[in-house]
Order: sequence, then C-alpha cells, then structure tokens
Amino acid sequence: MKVVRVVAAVIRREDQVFATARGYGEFCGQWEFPGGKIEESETPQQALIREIKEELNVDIAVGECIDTIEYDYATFHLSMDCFWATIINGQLELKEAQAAKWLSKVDLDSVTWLPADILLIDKIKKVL
Ligand SMILES: Nc1nc2c([nH]c(=O)n2[C@H]2C[C@H](O)[C@@H](COP(=O)(O)OP(=O)(O)OP(=O)(O)O)O2)c(=O)[nH]1
Repeated sequence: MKVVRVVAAVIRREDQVFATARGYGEFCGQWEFPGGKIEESETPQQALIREIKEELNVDIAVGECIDTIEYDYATFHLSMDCFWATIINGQLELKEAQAAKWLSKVDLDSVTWLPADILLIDKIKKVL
C-alpha cells in the first residue's frame, strides 16, 4: 500500500490546542491538526514550519514529537509525525480550513476528528 508521510502541529496556548476543519476533499468538515505532506529533502520540522505558514500564515517554534501515528486508510497508509508547537510570530488566518477552534481538554471530544487522530487525542489529554 502507498505510504503517505505527513507532519502535524499541535499548537498549544496555555491549556488549549488549535484544531482545524478540512475545507476540501474526501474528509471535508472533519477536524484535524494543521500540517501536510513532507516533501522530499525536507525534515519533518521544516515541512511543518512551511505548511503552517501556508495554511495559517504564522511562524511556529516546533517542540517535542508527541507521537508518530500509523494508520491504514482504505487507499493508503498514513505515517504522521505529530509535534507540539507554539506560535512565535503573526496572527492566525485560515487560508485552507473551513473553521478552527482552540480546544481545552474537556472540549477534545466535541468535534469529529479524522480517524487517524483519535489515537493522538488520548496522548494530548494526558498532557493538557
Ligand atoms: N494535516 C493533517 N493531515 C491529517 C491528519 N490526520 C489525518 O488522517 N491526516 C491525513 C489527511 C490527508 O490524507 C493527509 C494530509 O494531506 P494534506 O492534503 O493535508 O497534505 P498537503 O496539504 O501537503 O497535500 P495536498 O492537499 O497539497 O495534496 O493526512 C491531521 O491531523 N493533520
């Protein structure tokens, strides 16, 4: 099966994390952490800084890796490196997402996550 390597940022502000709803495609309307595919020659951290600038127009500092999520979708295998991140410059703008929310621990179950993200949410809950 095709392997898609993705990187995602769990942007943190005090006890909240920033989630976005997909604005297009197969998973339109479902919630995720901003990020995208790692291009050849990029490190995961470089890919994450680039994607967040493209999608949200802010600069981030990339922190520790939370987990690498491995998940089989119907047509591909997802391998997703998930990092803590903080905004270091700029105001959030939604360039691609249809909606966004800052979620605290008790709000994490209130949105419909992409299937692969369920595995990550438990880890985030332990830290928030
Ligand atoms: N960014 C992101 N992608 C996720 C998450 N969970 C999850 O299953 N995915 C999947 C959905 C997509 O199949 C893939 C990410 O691809 P993408 O479409 O965002 O990447 P991209 O912007 O580089 O690609 P493209 O649309 O330009 O082709 O990973 C998540 O939390 N964040």
